[in-house]
Amino acid sequence: MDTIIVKGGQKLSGTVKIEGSKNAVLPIITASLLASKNKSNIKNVPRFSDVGILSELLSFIGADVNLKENELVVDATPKLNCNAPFHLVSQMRASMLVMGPLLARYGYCNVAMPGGCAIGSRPIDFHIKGFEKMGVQFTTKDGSYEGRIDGRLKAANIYLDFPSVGATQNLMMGASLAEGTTIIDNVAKEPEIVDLANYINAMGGKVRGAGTSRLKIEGVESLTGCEYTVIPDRIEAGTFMIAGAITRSEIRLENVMSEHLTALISKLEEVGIDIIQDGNDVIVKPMRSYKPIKVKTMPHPGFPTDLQSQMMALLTTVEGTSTITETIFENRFMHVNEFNRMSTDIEVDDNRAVIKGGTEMKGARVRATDLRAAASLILAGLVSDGYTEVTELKHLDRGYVDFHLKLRNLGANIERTGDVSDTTVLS
Ligand SMILES: CC(=O)N[C@H]1[C@@H](OP(=O)(O)OP(=O)(O)OC[C@H]2O[C@@H](n3ccc(=O)[nH]c3=O)[C@H](O)[C@@H]2O)O[C@H](CO)[C@@H](O)[C@@H]1O
Ligand SMILES: C=C(OP(=O)(O)O)C(=O)O
Repeated sequence: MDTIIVKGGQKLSGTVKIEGSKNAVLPIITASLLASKNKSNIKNVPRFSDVGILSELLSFIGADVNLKENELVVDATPKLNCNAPFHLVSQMRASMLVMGPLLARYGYCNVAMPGGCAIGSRPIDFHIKGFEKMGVQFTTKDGSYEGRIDGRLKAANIYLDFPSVGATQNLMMGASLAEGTTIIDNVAKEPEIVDLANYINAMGGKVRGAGTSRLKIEGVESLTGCEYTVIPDRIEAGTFMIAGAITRSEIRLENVMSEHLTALISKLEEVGIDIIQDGNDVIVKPMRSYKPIKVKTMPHPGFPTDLQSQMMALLTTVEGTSTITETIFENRFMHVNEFNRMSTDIEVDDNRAVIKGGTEMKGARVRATDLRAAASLILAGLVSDGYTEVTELKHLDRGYVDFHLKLRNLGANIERTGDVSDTTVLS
């Protein structure tokens, strides 16, 4: 079993380069299925395991997919089979985003139910209701959603009960080839929504209003594959900002769009860390003695749930009482038990965690409970006494490339066992 072992106590310095965004590239890859003419050439593609699984799904569906270094070429012009089976969909939620493109191009899809996962039940009722408004009839059979419509999807006025990122993306993709103009209200405003809209527009689509609460999508007859560069990963950037902050170290991050991270930057400043913009780079500069704060996760531009556990790692090192309220997912505090194995003092009451910080953390054997928890436990290990061993690294690999190597380049005392290219023994 792969394990990351960290010996705490090392300061960091130097520069780390941020990858392309996982949450932008996944919908963009599925949107490449919309192109009935030409290949799509997607650049700045991070080599996360999720990208590999989604590429496998697209191949299964009948597209020609070729990933070389950080460039993914998708040819979706051959006839697609419209089936997304459980063994692929169950490995990652974003894979059910093939629903919109398949319904839009073929009026049919058979997509396995993604099911719940560790952080919450994560239903897809908003996606289904939206497509039903566009004329699709669904049946559920053998654990799959089978959707059908005669002819093209029909434009509709849709309201989302919650600004769901995935529902906004799925419906936006469907509407881009629908008959007429679709309005979707209370949509998600995340930067990854804007990136998807830009990509669809680069293919010849007519999506307006991305980044606001209302999308207006004029359906076009067909879309054409094009070249597109994915935005940098704001969550990886945020994770490394917190790596600098937690170790009280000045580090530089390359390839960051700090305008995507205003909530985190504001909260880091409140704690006592300056984030300085330098072109496309940012410098993380711990300034003062740190202060405890209150954090509440919210849809963008609020504080992102995907940085909640990393922020918790930082706040365990800040003397005084901090609180974190999680409002997006109903079960996203599983990392608390793992942190507490490292002698932190965190109590959870419903969706609120109370962190009594500043006590000495001790290295321990801990289990990554989800993707961001994996990164957070490693961050905590950087400042704990002795050795921290983090297992279940399949979660980490979904959304970070060479996380331990990037930290080691910054000076961390860290290794990954089970990795043949990395046999250093910590001393
Ligand atoms: C691949 C990707 O981009 N994943 C991100 C995406 O996930 P994802 O798109 O799954 O997240 P959503 O925004 O859809 O989910 C937010 C909340 O809405 C609920 N909901 C959602 C859809 C639905 O039909 N019904 C429903 O009740 C979910 O259970 C959850 O409680 O946004 C999340 C919230 O920022 C991030 O944490 C994930 O990293
Ligand atoms: C929850 C996340 O991703 P996903 O929606 O792919 O599970 C995440 O990136 O932290």
